[in-house]
Amino acid sequence: WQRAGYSTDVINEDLIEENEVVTGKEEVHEFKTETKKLLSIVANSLYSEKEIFVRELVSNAADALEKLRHSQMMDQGLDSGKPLEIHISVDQSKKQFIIQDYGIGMTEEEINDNLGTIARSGSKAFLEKLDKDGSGSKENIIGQFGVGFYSTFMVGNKIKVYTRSAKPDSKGYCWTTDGQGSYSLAEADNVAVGTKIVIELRDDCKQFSSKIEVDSIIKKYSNFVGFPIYLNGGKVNTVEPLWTKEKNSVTADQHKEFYRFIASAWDEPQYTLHYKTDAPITISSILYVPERHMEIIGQRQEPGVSLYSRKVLIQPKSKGLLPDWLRFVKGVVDSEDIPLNVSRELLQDNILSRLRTVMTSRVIKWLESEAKRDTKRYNDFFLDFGQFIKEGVCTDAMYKKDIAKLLRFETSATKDNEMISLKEYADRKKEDQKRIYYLLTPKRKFAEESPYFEAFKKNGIEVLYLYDTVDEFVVNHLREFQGLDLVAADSAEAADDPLL
Ligand SMILES: Nc1nc(Cl)c2cnn(Cc3ccc(Br)cc3F)c2n1
Repeated sequence: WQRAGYSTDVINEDLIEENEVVTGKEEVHEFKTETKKLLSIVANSLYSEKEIFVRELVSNAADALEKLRHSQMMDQGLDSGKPLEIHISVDQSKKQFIIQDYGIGMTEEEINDNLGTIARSGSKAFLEKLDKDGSGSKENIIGQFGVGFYSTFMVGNKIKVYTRSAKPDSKGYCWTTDGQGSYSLAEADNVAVGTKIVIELRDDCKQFSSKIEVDSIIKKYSNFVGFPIYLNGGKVNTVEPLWTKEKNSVTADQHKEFYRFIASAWDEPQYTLHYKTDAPITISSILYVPERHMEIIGQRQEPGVSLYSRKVLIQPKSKGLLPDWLRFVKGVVDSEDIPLNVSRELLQDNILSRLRTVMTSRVIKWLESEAKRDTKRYNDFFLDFGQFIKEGVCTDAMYKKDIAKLLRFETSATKDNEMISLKEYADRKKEDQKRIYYLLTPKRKFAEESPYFEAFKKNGIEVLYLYDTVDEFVVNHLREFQGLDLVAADSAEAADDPLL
Protein backbone atom coordinates (compact mmCIF):
# COMPACT_ATOMS: atom_id res chain seq x y z
CA TRP A 1 0.00 0.00 0.00
CA GLN A 2 2.79 2.42 1.07
CA ARG A 3 4.63 1.79 -2.23
CA ALA A 4 1.49 2.62 -4.13
CA GLY A 5 1.34 5.86 -2.21
CA TYR A 6 -1.91 5.02 -0.38
CA SER A 7 -1.87 6.21 3.20
CA THR A 8 -3.18 3.67 5.65
CA ASP A 9 -3.84 6.03 8.53
CA VAL A 10 -7.33 7.29 9.25
CA ILE A 11 -8.54 10.14 7.02
CA ASN A 12 -7.31 13.22 8.87
CA GLU A 13 -10.37 14.21 10.85
CA ASP A 14 -11.12 17.81 11.40
CA LEU A 15 -10.81 18.09 15.19
CA ILE A 16 -11.49 21.27 17.14
CA GLU A 17 -8.26 22.85 18.41
CA GLU A 18 -7.96 24.26 21.89
CA ASN A 19 -5.84 27.28 21.05
CA GLU A 20 -7.34 29.83 23.40
CA VAL A 21 -4.84 31.51 25.73
CA VAL A 22 -5.78 32.53 29.27
CA THR A 23 -4.44 36.07 29.78
CA GLY A 24 -6.13 37.59 32.84
CA LYS A 25 -5.73 36.47 36.44
CA GLU A 26 -7.91 33.53 37.47
CA GLU A 27 -10.62 34.47 39.92
CA VAL A 28 -11.60 31.43 41.89
CA HIS A 29 -15.25 31.28 43.02
CA GLU A 30 -16.71 28.87 45.52
CA PHE A 31 -19.86 27.16 44.20
CA LYS A 32 -22.76 28.21 46.42
CA THR A 33 -23.93 25.35 48.66
CA GLU A 34 -27.22 25.31 46.79
CA THR A 35 -25.37 24.88 43.50
CA LYS A 36 -23.30 22.03 44.92
CA LYS A 37 -26.51 20.27 45.96
CA LEU A 38 -28.06 20.87 42.58
CA LEU A 39 -24.91 19.71 40.80
CA SER A 40 -24.99 16.46 42.70
CA ILE A 41 -28.68 16.00 41.88
CA VAL A 42 -28.14 16.69 38.21
CA ALA A 43 -24.89 14.77 38.01
CA ASN A 44 -26.23 11.71 39.76
CA SER A 45 -29.92 11.15 39.62
CA LEU A 46 -31.69 13.55 37.35
CA TYR A 47 -31.18 12.13 33.90
CA SER A 48 -32.15 8.61 33.00
CA GLU A 49 -29.07 8.07 30.84
CA LYS A 50 -25.70 9.80 30.73
CA GLU A 51 -25.87 10.17 26.96
CA ILE A 52 -28.48 12.88 27.50
CA PHE A 53 -25.65 15.41 28.07
CA VAL A 54 -25.10 15.46 24.31
CA ARG A 55 -28.74 16.43 23.73
CA GLU A 56 -28.59 19.13 26.39
CA LEU A 57 -25.39 20.73 25.06
CA VAL A 58 -26.61 20.57 21.45
CA SER A 59 -29.89 22.18 22.54
CA ASN A 60 -28.02 24.98 24.32
CA ALA A 61 -25.82 25.48 21.28
CA ALA A 62 -28.89 25.57 19.01
CA ASP A 63 -30.59 28.07 21.34
CA ALA A 64 -27.44 30.24 21.26
CA LEU A 65 -27.44 30.18 17.44
CA GLU A 66 -31.17 30.93 17.40
CA LYS A 67 -30.61 33.89 19.74
CA LEU A 68 -27.85 35.19 17.45
CA ARG A 69 -29.95 34.74 14.30
CA HIS A 70 -32.88 36.48 16.00
CA SER A 71 -30.80 39.39 17.27
CA GLN A 72 -29.20 39.76 13.82
CA MET A 73 -32.71 40.19 12.42
CA MET A 74 -33.42 42.83 15.07
CA ASP A 75 -30.26 44.91 14.74
CA GLN A 76 -27.17 44.48 12.63
CA GLY A 77 -24.66 45.02 15.43
CA LEU A 78 -24.18 41.39 16.41
CA ASP A 79 -22.25 38.92 14.33
CA SER A 80 -20.05 35.95 15.08
CA GLY A 81 -18.35 36.19 11.72
CA LYS A 82 -18.90 32.45 11.41
CA PRO A 83 -21.71 30.32 9.95
CA LEU A 84 -24.61 29.28 12.18
CA GLU A 85 -23.27 25.80 12.83
CA ILE A 86 -22.62 23.42 15.72
CA HIS A 87 -19.29 21.57 15.72
CA ILE A 88 -18.52 18.58 17.88
CA SER A 89 -15.16 16.82 17.97
CA VAL A 90 -14.27 13.72 19.93
CA ASP A 91 -10.78 12.37 20.51
CA GLN A 92 -10.42 8.89 21.95
CA SER A 93 -6.70 9.29 22.67
CA LYS A 94 -7.40 12.36 24.82
CA LYS A 95 -10.76 11.03 26.17
CA GLN A 96 -12.09 14.41 25.12
CA PHE A 97 -15.50 15.68 23.96
CA ILE A 98 -15.63 19.24 22.56
CA ILE A 99 -18.75 21.09 21.38
CA GLN A 100 -18.55 24.55 19.82
CA ASP A 101 -21.23 26.93 18.62
CA TYR A 102 -20.76 30.27 16.87
CA GLY A 103 -23.82 31.61 18.67
CA ILE A 104 -24.64 34.60 20.85
CA GLY A 105 -21.96 33.70 23.45
CA MET A 106 -21.82 34.94 27.02
CA THR A 107 -20.50 38.06 28.73
CA GLU A 108 -18.85 37.75 32.13
CA GLU A 109 -22.02 38.69 33.96
CA GLU A 110 -24.10 36.30 31.84
CA ILE A 111 -21.77 33.46 32.80
CA ASN A 112 -22.15 34.24 36.48
CA ASP A 113 -25.80 35.06 36.02
CA ASN A 114 -26.62 31.76 34.30
CA LEU A 115 -24.75 29.79 36.89
CA GLY A 116 -26.22 32.04 39.55
CA THR A 117 -29.84 31.76 38.42
CA ILE A 118 -29.78 28.13 39.19
CA ALA A 119 -27.86 28.60 42.43
CA ARG A 120 -30.11 31.47 43.53
CA SER A 121 -33.14 29.30 43.10
CA GLY A 122 -31.66 26.72 45.45
CA SER A 123 -31.94 23.03 44.70
CA LYS A 124 -34.82 22.20 47.09
CA ALA A 125 -36.86 25.30 46.29
CA PHE A 126 -35.83 24.85 42.68
CA LEU A 127 -37.19 21.36 42.39
CA GLU A 128 -40.33 22.22 44.38
CA LYS A 129 -41.06 25.34 42.34
CA LEU A 130 -40.31 23.41 39.19
CA ASP A 131 -42.89 20.79 40.08
CA LYS A 132 -45.44 23.52 40.63
CA ASP A 133 -44.17 25.60 37.75
CA GLY A 134 -43.53 22.65 35.54
CA SER A 135 -47.15 22.71 34.55
CA GLY A 136 -46.38 24.51 31.32
CA SER A 137 -45.22 27.93 32.39
CA LYS A 138 -42.30 28.84 30.15
CA GLU A 139 -40.98 31.46 32.57
CA ASN A 140 -40.19 28.90 35.21
CA ILE A 141 -37.04 29.74 37.08
CA ILE A 142 -34.46 28.23 34.81
CA GLY A 143 -33.78 30.45 31.86
CA GLN A 144 -33.68 29.56 28.24
CA PHE A 145 -30.56 27.50 28.81
CA GLY A 146 -31.64 25.73 31.92
CA VAL A 147 -29.61 23.24 33.87
CA GLY A 148 -28.71 21.31 30.73
CA PHE A 149 -25.17 22.57 31.03
CA TYR A 150 -24.79 20.86 34.40
CA SER A 151 -25.38 17.51 32.74
CA THR A 152 -21.72 17.73 31.66
CA PHE A 153 -20.88 16.81 35.24
CA MET A 154 -22.36 13.38 34.68
CA VAL A 155 -19.60 12.49 32.26
CA GLY A 156 -16.70 14.91 32.81
CA ASN A 157 -14.16 15.22 35.55
CA LYS A 158 -12.87 18.49 34.13
CA ILE A 159 -14.93 21.05 32.21
CA LYS A 160 -13.58 24.08 30.37
CA VAL A 161 -15.83 26.70 28.76
CA TYR A 162 -14.46 29.31 26.38
CA THR A 163 -17.01 31.95 25.49
CA ARG A 164 -17.24 35.39 23.93
CA SER A 165 -20.41 37.36 23.52
CA ALA A 166 -21.42 38.52 20.03
CA LYS A 167 -22.01 41.97 21.50
CA PRO A 168 -19.37 44.38 20.06
CA ASP A 169 -16.08 44.76 21.95
CA SER A 170 -16.77 41.75 24.18
CA LYS A 171 -13.87 39.99 25.84
CA GLY A 172 -13.26 36.27 25.66
CA TYR A 173 -13.39 34.22 28.87
CA CYS A 174 -12.26 30.85 30.10
CA TRP A 175 -14.42 29.21 32.78
CA THR A 176 -13.19 26.00 34.25
CA THR A 177 -14.05 23.60 37.07
CA ASP A 178 -13.59 20.09 38.34
CA GLY A 179 -17.23 20.08 39.49
CA GLN A 180 -16.21 19.63 43.09
CA GLY A 181 -16.37 22.83 45.04
CA SER A 182 -15.26 25.75 42.96
CA TYR A 183 -14.87 27.18 39.50
CA SER A 184 -12.48 29.76 38.09
CA LEU A 185 -13.04 32.51 35.55
CA ALA A 186 -10.34 34.37 33.64
CA GLU A 187 -10.06 36.53 30.55
CA ALA A 188 -8.69 34.73 27.51
CA ASP A 189 -7.44 35.58 24.02
CA ASN A 190 -8.21 33.92 20.72
CA VAL A 191 -11.71 33.00 21.90
CA ALA A 192 -14.17 32.76 18.98
CA VAL A 193 -17.55 34.45 19.33
CA GLY A 194 -19.91 31.85 20.74
CA THR A 195 -19.22 29.04 23.19
CA LYS A 196 -16.81 26.12 23.21
CA ILE A 197 -17.16 23.46 25.91
CA VAL A 198 -14.20 21.10 26.44
CA ILE A 199 -14.98 18.01 28.50
CA GLU A 200 -12.32 15.68 29.80
CA LEU A 201 -14.32 12.47 30.10
CA ARG A 202 -14.35 10.27 33.20
CA ASP A 203 -12.85 6.81 32.81
CA ASP A 204 -16.30 5.20 32.89
CA CYS A 205 -17.56 7.56 30.16
CA LYS A 206 -14.95 6.91 27.48
CA GLN A 207 -17.69 5.86 25.04
CA PHE A 208 -18.51 9.52 24.54
CA SER A 209 -15.18 10.02 22.80
CA SER A 210 -16.13 7.41 20.18
CA LYS A 211 -17.29 8.97 16.93
CA ILE A 212 -19.71 6.13 16.16
CA GLU A 213 -21.31 6.34 19.61
CA VAL A 214 -21.67 10.13 19.53
CA ASP A 215 -22.96 10.03 15.94
CA SER A 216 -25.79 7.69 16.94
CA ILE A 217 -26.65 9.77 20.04
CA ILE A 218 -26.90 12.94 17.93
CA LYS A 219 -29.06 11.11 15.37
CA LYS A 220 -31.30 9.80 18.15
CA TYR A 221 -32.01 13.04 20.04
CA SER A 222 -30.91 15.97 17.91
CA ASN A 223 -31.42 14.83 14.37
CA PHE A 224 -33.97 17.54 13.71
CA VAL A 225 -32.22 20.46 15.39
CA GLY A 226 -32.55 23.47 13.09
CA PHE A 227 -28.80 23.97 12.53
CA PRO A 228 -26.16 21.79 10.86
CA ILE A 229 -24.25 19.64 13.34
CA TYR A 230 -20.74 18.50 12.34
CA LEU A 231 -18.93 15.67 14.10
CA ASN A 232 -15.16 15.61 13.42
CA GLY A 233 -15.95 17.57 10.27
CA GLY A 234 -18.75 15.31 8.97
CA LYS A 235 -22.33 16.55 8.84
CA VAL A 236 -24.55 14.41 11.12
CA ASN A 237 -28.11 15.70 10.95
CA THR A 238 -29.43 15.11 7.47
CA VAL A 239 -33.21 14.60 7.71
CA GLU A 240 -35.14 17.84 8.04
CA PRO A 241 -37.95 18.26 10.60
CA LEU A 242 -40.76 17.77 8.07
CA TRP A 243 -43.45 18.59 10.62
CA THR A 244 -42.29 22.20 10.90
CA LYS A 245 -42.78 22.83 7.18
CA GLU A 246 -45.92 24.29 5.61
CA LYS A 247 -48.37 21.38 5.26
CA ASN A 248 -49.13 21.68 1.57
CA SER A 249 -45.50 22.26 0.67
CA VAL A 250 -44.60 18.70 1.70
CA THR A 251 -44.70 16.17 -1.12
CA ALA A 252 -45.86 12.55 -0.87
CA ASP A 253 -42.30 11.52 -1.63
CA GLN A 254 -40.94 13.54 1.29
CA HIS A 255 -43.55 11.90 3.52
CA LYS A 256 -42.49 8.48 2.29
CA GLU A 257 -38.82 9.18 3.06
CA PHE A 258 -39.62 10.70 6.45
CA TYR A 259 -41.95 7.82 7.35
CA ARG A 260 -39.27 5.28 6.47
CA PHE A 261 -36.75 7.19 8.56
CA ILE A 262 -38.80 7.60 11.73
CA ALA A 263 -40.52 4.21 11.53
CA SER A 264 -37.37 2.43 10.32
CA ALA A 265 -39.65 0.77 7.79
CA TRP A 266 -39.48 -0.15 4.09
CA ASP A 267 -43.16 0.12 3.17
CA GLU A 268 -45.10 3.27 2.49
CA PRO A 269 -47.68 4.88 4.77
CA GLN A 270 -51.26 4.08 3.75
CA TYR A 271 -52.58 7.16 5.58
CA THR A 272 -50.78 10.45 6.41
CA LEU A 273 -51.87 13.18 8.83
CA HIS A 274 -49.94 16.47 9.06
CA TYR A 275 -51.62 18.20 12.00
CA LYS A 276 -50.76 21.55 13.61
CA THR A 277 -52.70 23.45 16.21
CA ASP A 278 -51.94 26.16 18.72
CA ALA A 279 -54.94 25.70 21.02
CA PRO A 280 -55.33 24.37 23.64
CA ILE A 281 -51.59 23.65 23.33
CA THR A 282 -49.14 24.18 20.47
CA ILE A 283 -48.71 20.95 18.59
CA SER A 284 -47.00 20.27 15.30
CA SER A 285 -47.25 16.63 14.29
CA ILE A 286 -47.03 14.14 11.48
CA LEU A 287 -48.69 10.74 11.89
CA TYR A 288 -48.68 7.74 9.58
CA VAL A 289 -50.60 4.47 9.35
CA PRO A 290 -48.20 1.87 7.91
CA GLU A 291 -49.22 -0.32 4.98
CA ARG A 292 -49.05 -3.40 7.18
CA HIS A 293 -48.65 -3.86 10.93
CA MET A 294 -46.10 -6.24 12.37
CA GLU A 295 -48.07 -7.29 15.41
CA ILE A 296 -48.43 -11.01 15.12
CA ILE A 297 -50.07 -12.66 18.11
CA GLY A 298 -48.05 -12.20 21.25
CA GLN A 299 -45.51 -9.65 20.11
CA ARG A 300 -47.10 -6.36 21.04
CA GLN A 301 -45.72 -3.46 19.06
CA GLU A 302 -44.17 -0.65 21.06
CA PRO A 303 -45.79 2.78 20.66
CA GLY A 304 -44.80 4.30 17.33
CA VAL A 305 -44.99 8.02 18.09
CA SER A 306 -42.08 10.01 19.56
CA LEU A 307 -42.43 13.21 21.52
CA TYR A 308 -40.31 16.22 20.58
CA SER A 309 -40.13 19.67 22.03
CA ARG A 310 -38.80 22.37 19.75
CA LYS A 311 -37.31 19.73 17.41
CA VAL A 312 -35.45 17.98 20.22
CA LEU A 313 -36.39 14.39 21.07
CA ILE A 314 -37.85 14.20 24.57
CA GLN A 315 -39.46 10.77 24.71
CA PRO A 316 -38.73 8.17 22.03
CA LYS A 317 -41.76 5.93 21.35
CA SER A 318 -43.69 7.70 24.06
CA LYS A 319 -46.15 5.51 26.00
CA GLY A 320 -48.35 8.28 27.27
CA LEU A 321 -48.77 10.19 24.04
CA LEU A 322 -51.50 8.03 22.46
CA PRO A 323 -53.58 5.29 24.08
CA ASP A 324 -52.24 1.77 23.72
CA TRP A 325 -54.82 0.73 21.10
CA LEU A 326 -53.27 3.33 18.76
CA ARG A 327 -49.78 1.80 19.04
CA PHE A 328 -49.86 1.01 15.31
CA VAL A 329 -49.65 4.74 14.47
CA LYS A 330 -46.12 6.00 13.66
CA GLY A 331 -44.88 9.55 13.74
CA VAL A 332 -43.77 12.63 15.61
CA VAL A 333 -45.56 15.02 17.94
CA ASP A 334 -43.71 18.24 18.71
CA SER A 335 -45.10 20.46 21.44
CA GLU A 336 -43.33 23.71 22.39
CA ASP A 337 -45.49 23.96 25.49
CA ILE A 338 -43.49 21.33 27.30
CA PRO A 339 -41.89 23.28 30.12
CA LEU A 340 -38.14 23.49 29.73
CA ASN A 341 -37.81 21.74 33.03
CA VAL A 342 -34.92 20.19 34.80
CA SER A 343 -34.47 17.10 32.75
CA ARG A 344 -37.25 17.51 30.23
CA GLU A 345 -38.01 13.87 30.88
CA LEU A 346 -39.70 14.73 34.16
CA LEU A 347 -42.64 15.50 31.94
CA GLN A 348 -45.60 16.73 33.91
CA ASP A 349 -48.41 14.20 33.61
CA ASN A 350 -51.00 16.86 32.93
CA ILE A 351 -49.06 18.01 29.85
CA LEU A 352 -48.96 14.46 28.56
CA SER A 353 -52.63 13.81 29.29
CA ARG A 354 -53.60 17.09 27.62
CA LEU A 355 -51.53 16.09 24.59
CA ARG A 356 -53.09 12.63 24.60
CA THR A 357 -56.62 14.02 24.71
CA VAL A 358 -56.03 16.33 21.76
CA MET A 359 -54.15 13.74 19.70
CA THR A 360 -56.55 10.83 20.35
CA SER A 361 -59.65 12.69 19.24
CA ARG A 362 -57.76 14.07 16.24
CA VAL A 363 -56.63 10.56 15.17
CA ILE A 364 -60.20 9.21 15.45
CA LYS A 365 -61.44 12.12 13.31
CA TRP A 366 -58.63 11.45 10.82
CA LEU A 367 -59.56 7.79 10.38
CA GLU A 368 -63.26 8.72 10.07
CA SER A 369 -62.45 11.19 7.31
CA GLU A 370 -60.28 8.64 5.50
CA ALA A 371 -63.22 6.18 5.66
CA LYS A 372 -65.53 8.80 4.15
CA ARG A 373 -62.99 9.67 1.46
CA ASP A 374 -62.46 6.10 0.21
CA THR A 375 -64.69 3.35 1.65
CA LYS A 376 -62.98 0.52 -0.18
CA ARG A 377 -59.52 1.57 1.03
CA TYR A 378 -60.80 2.00 4.56
CA ASN A 379 -62.31 -1.49 4.50
CA ASP A 380 -58.92 -2.87 3.44
CA PHE A 381 -57.32 -0.92 6.30
CA PHE A 382 -59.94 -2.33 8.69
CA LEU A 383 -59.39 -5.93 7.57
CA ASP A 384 -55.77 -5.62 8.75
CA PHE A 385 -55.96 -3.08 11.60
CA GLY A 386 -59.50 -3.77 12.86
CA GLN A 387 -58.13 -5.64 15.86
CA PHE A 388 -56.70 -2.39 17.25
CA ILE A 389 -59.97 -0.49 16.74
CA LYS A 390 -61.89 -3.28 18.52
CA GLU A 391 -59.34 -3.17 21.36
CA GLY A 392 -60.03 0.55 21.57
CA VAL A 393 -63.78 0.02 22.01
CA CYS A 394 -63.07 -2.51 24.76
CA THR A 395 -60.40 -0.52 26.61
CA ASP A 396 -60.90 3.18 25.99
CA ALA A 397 -64.09 4.09 27.88
CA MET A 398 -63.65 7.80 27.19
CA TYR A 399 -63.66 7.40 23.42
CA LYS A 400 -65.73 4.20 23.09
CA LYS A 401 -68.59 5.94 21.29
CA ASP A 402 -66.29 7.72 18.84
CA ILE A 403 -64.21 4.64 18.14
CA ALA A 404 -67.45 2.72 17.45
CA LYS A 405 -67.86 4.88 14.33
CA LEU A 406 -64.66 3.28 12.99
CA LEU A 407 -66.00 -0.28 13.29
CA ARG A 408 -66.97 -2.21 10.17
CA PHE A 409 -68.92 -5.49 9.90
CA GLU A 410 -70.09 -7.86 7.20
CA THR A 411 -73.86 -8.41 7.35
CA SER A 412 -76.63 -10.54 5.89
CA ALA A 413 -77.08 -7.85 3.26
CA THR A 414 -73.41 -7.41 2.17
CA LYS A 415 -71.25 -9.51 -0.14
CA ASP A 416 -68.22 -11.40 1.22
CA ASN A 417 -65.47 -9.05 2.45
CA GLU A 418 -67.78 -6.09 2.00
CA MET A 419 -68.43 -4.31 5.27
CA ILE A 420 -70.62 -1.49 6.56
CA SER A 421 -70.46 0.83 9.57
CA LEU A 422 -72.97 0.83 12.41
CA LYS A 423 -74.21 4.16 11.11
CA GLU A 424 -74.93 2.70 7.68
CA TYR A 425 -76.82 -0.16 9.40
CA ALA A 426 -78.87 2.31 11.45
CA ASP A 427 -79.59 4.49 8.41
CA ARG A 428 -81.04 1.61 6.41
CA LYS A 429 -82.85 -0.30 9.17
CA LYS A 430 -86.64 -0.85 9.22
CA GLU A 431 -88.68 2.19 10.14
CA ASP A 432 -89.75 1.02 13.60
CA GLN A 433 -86.74 -1.28 14.23
CA LYS A 434 -85.37 -0.43 17.67
CA ARG A 435 -82.35 -2.73 17.69
CA ILE A 436 -79.15 -3.62 15.88
CA TYR A 437 -79.12 -7.39 15.46
CA TYR A 438 -75.97 -9.49 15.26
CA LEU A 439 -74.96 -13.14 15.05
CA LEU A 440 -71.70 -14.52 16.42
CA THR A 441 -70.68 -16.92 13.68
CA PRO A 442 -67.36 -18.28 12.42
CA LYS A 443 -68.48 -17.72 8.84
CA ARG A 444 -71.34 -16.43 6.72
CA LYS A 445 -72.84 -19.75 5.67
CA PHE A 446 -73.27 -20.96 9.27
CA ALA A 447 -75.24 -17.79 9.98
CA GLU A 448 -77.45 -18.22 6.94
CA GLU A 449 -78.16 -21.85 7.84
CA SER A 450 -79.03 -20.94 11.42
CA PRO A 451 -82.74 -21.42 12.29
CA TYR A 452 -82.72 -18.06 14.09
CA PHE A 453 -81.76 -16.29 10.91
CA GLU A 454 -84.91 -17.51 9.08
CA ALA A 455 -87.24 -14.97 10.67
CA PHE A 456 -84.87 -12.08 10.05
CA LYS A 457 -84.43 -13.06 6.42
CA LYS A 458 -88.19 -13.41 5.88
CA ASN A 459 -88.79 -9.95 7.40
CA GLY A 460 -85.87 -8.33 5.60
CA ILE A 461 -84.10 -7.35 8.83
CA GLU A 462 -80.32 -6.99 8.38
CA VAL A 463 -78.07 -8.89 10.80
CA LEU A 464 -74.40 -8.10 11.55
CA TYR A 465 -72.08 -11.09 11.20
CA LEU A 466 -69.43 -11.15 13.95
CA TYR A 467 -66.67 -13.55 12.85
CA ASP A 468 -64.02 -12.66 15.48
CA THR A 469 -64.06 -13.93 19.05
CA VAL A 470 -63.14 -10.37 20.12
CA ASP A 471 -66.36 -9.13 18.46
CA GLU A 472 -68.35 -10.56 21.34
CA PHE A 473 -66.43 -8.34 23.76
CA VAL A 474 -66.91 -5.39 21.44
CA VAL A 475 -70.72 -5.64 21.39
CA ASN A 476 -70.80 -6.38 25.12
CA HIS A 477 -68.75 -3.23 25.81
CA LEU A 478 -70.62 -1.13 23.32
CA ARG A 479 -74.11 -2.29 24.28
CA GLU A 480 -75.82 0.34 22.09
CA PHE A 481 -75.13 2.65 19.17
CA GLN A 482 -76.99 5.91 18.57
CA GLY A 483 -79.76 4.77 20.93
CA LEU A 484 -80.20 1.35 19.33
CA ASP A 485 -79.46 -1.64 21.56
CA LEU A 486 -77.15 -4.30 20.16
CA VAL A 487 -79.04 -7.61 20.47
CA ALA A 488 -78.02 -11.13 19.49
CA ALA A 489 -80.36 -12.51 16.84
CA ASP A 490 -80.38 -15.89 18.53
CA SER A 491 -81.37 -14.49 21.94
CA ALA A 492 -84.70 -14.75 23.73
CA GLU A 493 -84.88 -10.93 23.67
CA ALA A 494 -84.78 -11.01 19.86
CA ALA A 495 -87.51 -13.62 19.70
CA ASP A 496 -90.10 -11.29 21.16
CA ASP A 497 -89.36 -8.46 18.71
CA PRO A 498 -92.72 -7.46 17.17
CA LEU A 499 -91.00 -7.11 13.81
CA LEU A 500 -90.35 -10.87 13.59
N1 LIG B 1 -23.78 27.05 24.31
C1 LIG B 1 -24.30 28.00 25.17
N2 LIG B 1 -24.51 29.25 24.67
C2 LIG B 1 -25.03 30.18 25.47
CL1 LIG B 1 -25.30 31.75 24.85
C3 LIG B 1 -25.37 29.88 26.81
C4 LIG B 1 -25.91 30.55 27.93
N3 LIG B 1 -25.96 29.68 28.95
N4 LIG B 1 -25.49 28.49 28.55
C5 LIG B 1 -25.37 27.33 29.43
C6 LIG B 1 -24.07 27.52 30.13
C7 LIG B 1 -22.90 27.17 29.54
C8 LIG B 1 -21.70 27.41 30.21
C9 LIG B 1 -21.69 27.99 31.46
BR1 LIG B 1 -20.08 28.30 32.38
C10 LIG B 1 -22.87 28.39 32.04
C11 LIG B 1 -24.06 28.11 31.36
F1 LIG B 1 -25.22 28.42 31.93
C12 LIG B 1 -25.11 28.56 27.25
N5 LIG B 1 -24.58 27.62 26.45
